[in-house]
Amino acid sequence: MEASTGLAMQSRVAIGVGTGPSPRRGGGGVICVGKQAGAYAAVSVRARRAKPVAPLCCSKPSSRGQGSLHNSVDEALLLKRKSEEVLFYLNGRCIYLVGMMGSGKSTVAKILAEVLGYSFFDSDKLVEEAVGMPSVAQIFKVHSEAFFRDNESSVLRELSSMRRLVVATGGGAVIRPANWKHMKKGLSVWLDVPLDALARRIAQVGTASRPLLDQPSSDPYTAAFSKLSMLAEQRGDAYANADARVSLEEIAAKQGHDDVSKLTPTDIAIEALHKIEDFVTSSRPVGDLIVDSQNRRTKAM
Ligand SMILES: Nc1ncnc2c1ncn2[C@@H]1O[C@H](COP(=O)(O)OP(=O)(O)O)[C@@H](O)[C@H]1O
Ligand SMILES: O=C(O)C1=C[C@@H](OP(=O)(O)O)[C@@H](O)[C@H](O)C1
Repeated sequence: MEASTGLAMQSRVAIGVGTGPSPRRGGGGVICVGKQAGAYAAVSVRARRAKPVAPLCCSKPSSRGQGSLHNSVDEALLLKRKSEEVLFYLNGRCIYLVGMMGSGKSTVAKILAEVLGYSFFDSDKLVEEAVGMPSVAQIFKVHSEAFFRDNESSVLRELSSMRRLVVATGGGAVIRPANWKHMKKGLSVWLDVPLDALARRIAQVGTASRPLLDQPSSDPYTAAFSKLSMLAEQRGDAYANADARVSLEEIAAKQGHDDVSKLTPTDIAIEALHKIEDFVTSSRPVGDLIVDSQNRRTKAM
């Protein structure tokens, strides 16, 4: 057994969902990630109900610069309406957001959790709490990437037994087939963002929290871009295993421009809900769908 695996087995994550109210209501509790008895570092992680996000408060000025309040209200209404429709089909299934570093998984996951009444989890944060270290960067440095990956897999396995969660996964979670086994218990959504936009975002916030990108360079954009390109190549089609793909280029094209930086997180969340709906409605037997739509009509009356 690799040393890192052994260490990973000694770590334990306790995720807040059992002792309190259900995750839907933002409760807390404990589940164990490490399967071995022994020197576990028990960590209690509260299920986070996502805080209300700006777009739903209609207070975020539109990046498109036209009728900003109106745009936000429209977006908020669209988001709400679509989430109600999707919620019906989800039936409590978890949503996993996958995508490269900086693709907006955490940002969009919080919006989806809020609007669906789900709990939000960030798998990187759960690993940090399980290991008892303040950052992924430190885990890589003190232990190793393999150690981090083992803990990431444990976290995903435990999350997969739960319901009504939106999980922002780490960008590399897609490389292990076992992680897909866990994520396939819910629905996975790939945020497909052009590398250039990713590098711009990451250069803006810095690379310190992302150890795979953190290399000394006078030009953070170029460093981030070249490393992201390499990772994208290595990961090949791994992201395409997701049940739904949200392409920022496609959303921008639908809006009549080619600048993905004009898209708000709410635009992306709305598209994610559409793609989830496409998936859940097309992957179910037609008979079920007919019964569903009859039920919905009855409920609406
Ligand atoms: N649609 C967007 N447009 C511009 N910047 C964004 C968008 N979504 C997220 N960001 C920014 O990009 C950075 C990475 O986002 P984050 O949600 O942390 O990505 P991930 O969880 O995939 O690593 C953050 O600084 C965030 O504010
Ligand atoms: O792509 C990757 O391999 C990684 C992505 C990071 O998560 P984010 O995608 O949230 O930055 C984090 O899990 C770790 O630094 C490794």
